[in-house]
Amino acid sequence: MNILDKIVTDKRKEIALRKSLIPLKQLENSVIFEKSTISLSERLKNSSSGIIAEHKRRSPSKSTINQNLNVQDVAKGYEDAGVCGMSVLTDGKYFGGSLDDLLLARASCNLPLLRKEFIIDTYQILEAKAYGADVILMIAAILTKEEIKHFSEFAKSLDLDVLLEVHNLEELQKSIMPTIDMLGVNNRNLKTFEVSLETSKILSNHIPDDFVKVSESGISSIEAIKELQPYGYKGFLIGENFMKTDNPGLSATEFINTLNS
Ligand SMILES: O=P(O)(O)OC[C@@H](O)[C@@H](O)c1c[nH]c2ccccc12
Repeated sequence: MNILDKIVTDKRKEIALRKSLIPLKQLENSVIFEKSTISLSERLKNSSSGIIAEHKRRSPSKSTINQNLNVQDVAKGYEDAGVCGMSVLTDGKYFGGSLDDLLLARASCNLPLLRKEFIIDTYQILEAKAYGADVILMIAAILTKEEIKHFSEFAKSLDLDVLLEVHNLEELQKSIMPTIDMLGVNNRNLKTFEVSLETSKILSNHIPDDFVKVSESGISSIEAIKELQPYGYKGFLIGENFMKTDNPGLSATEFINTLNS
């Protein structure tokens, strides 16, 4: 079993447990559920830098990145830096995140928030909304075309933006549908952890122009962004490069200032 299969197997058990503890109605009745959402895709269209900065304590590929930060400070720091949006990992077992991280980020900033999760059930989309997310991630590698359609329609009915992540042409081809707002190309292969910016370059001309293109993972320099912009990318998802420092907000500020100068 590859790591992605393991994560999904664990996720199914986790969702069953969560459903038994917190009924759907309780999610729908949460205070935040009624809050209007902020569109990340609209922000990216109008931004020159396009940075989406991530909160990630650890990952299966890197183990510990940073366990000493609090998510509120990180969220405020990213907002001050002028990022377009923040991604919050909510998987506990493999990434050390939680839905509480999402809630705390929501309480600390007004950025569009992406729930970074392995979504395989509509219940998780309701959770995203109830804990303050504006955007959900969907990973094509773990979903059928029918699921992508059903989940993205459901997300749109809740006014959430959808970022659909692909890693190859086959995944991309089953994901082109009008309920997807942003197409993300993950430069990291989630099965082998290999990282290459070439993945974004190769797939870019297969993505129709009406989707906002986002390049994800392994971006650690201004040069990487300048290299990807000519391929039509408007969004750049950066985690480790900021999170490995003592002050991710400050790192993001310096990064964006250099990018814009
Ligand atoms: O830390 P990086 O290499 O900058 O990557 C960030 C983000 O792209 C990565 O965390 C990610 C992209 N897609 C995912 C899906 C699940 C978990 C994590 C991810």
